[in-house]
Amino acid sequence: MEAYSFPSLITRMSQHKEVKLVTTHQLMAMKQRQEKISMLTAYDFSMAKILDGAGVDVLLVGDSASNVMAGHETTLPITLDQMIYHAQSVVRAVKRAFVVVDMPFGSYQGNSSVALQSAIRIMKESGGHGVKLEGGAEIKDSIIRILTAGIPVMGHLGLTPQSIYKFGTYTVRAKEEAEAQKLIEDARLLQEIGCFGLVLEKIPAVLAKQVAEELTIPVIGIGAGPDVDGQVLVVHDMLGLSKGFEPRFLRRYAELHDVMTDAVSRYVEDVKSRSFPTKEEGY
Ligand SMILES: Nc1nc(=O)c2c([nH]1)NC[C@@H]1CN(c3ccc(C(=O)N[C@@H](CCC(=O)O)C(=O)O)cc3)CN21
Ligand SMILES: CC(C)C(=O)C(=O)O
Repeated sequence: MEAYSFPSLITRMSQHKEVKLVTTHQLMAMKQRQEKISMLTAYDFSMAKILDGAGVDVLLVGDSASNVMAGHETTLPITLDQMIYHAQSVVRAVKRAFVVVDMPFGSYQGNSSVALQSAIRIMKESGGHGVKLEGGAEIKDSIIRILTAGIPVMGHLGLTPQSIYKFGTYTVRAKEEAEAQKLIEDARLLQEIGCFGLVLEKIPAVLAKQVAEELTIPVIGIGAGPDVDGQVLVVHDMLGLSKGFEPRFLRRYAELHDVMTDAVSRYVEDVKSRSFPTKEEGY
């Protein structure tokens, strides 16, 4: 037995079983053996515990927290401090999953020194395992600088919600040849500079397939068709908690909005009618 070791970086004891932690190396190996990667967003401790326990490979502390958690119209207003708070809560719950934290709008664009500072704050203060940034060639210097600090970086191309005011809509991206060509070149660049993975959002399935086949790093799709290395969804969407958001790429696995509305209405009724609590439910 060694006097000192770092076992928690590779495995962790969980309910008397040794659990192998998901790493960037493992994600790469999953692509090589054609095992699809499952990824969902998580923003809080209780939800992250359920997702990790159910076997989700990658948890994304998405800046969609701006919409889903804070109720903003876009992802632009969420701050670095708020992202770190969400990430801390998620990391505390995780026993196995790889935790990727979105770098929020304004924390990395146009200044690689600011980008590095922001990424270091995320890693140091949240305990997350890597960061995700939106964009290609435009943010090359920021990504390289972050990577030189030993921080794993995931790219994000296609529909990039932090640029919503540049595009004006959430329609499918890279349908035109020129935009598709730029996306392919950006994907190559992201792999070449050392990103460990790439998210492709709302682009034609044939284009996503082509990128996933060419790249050796895992490509995770959302609205990018079946021929990529894994899938990601916003957890509130797939659980049916975000009523009214119904893009074609979304599959709902539960209708928790209805389940919760029913439970809460019955509680309200019981309180009003004095049937809760009973004598037995008191002291
Ligand atoms: N709840 C939630 N789910 C998400 O997937 C998500 C967020 N929030 N916030 C940040 C980004 C924004 N994303 C989006 C937003 C809209 C569409 C979309 O398809 N919207 C319309 C169509 C818009 C159009 O064609 O003009 C739809 O069909 O609902 C897709 C992804 C993905 N992300
Ligand atoms: C939709 C996913 C990929 C995302 O970036 C987010 O949740 O912020």
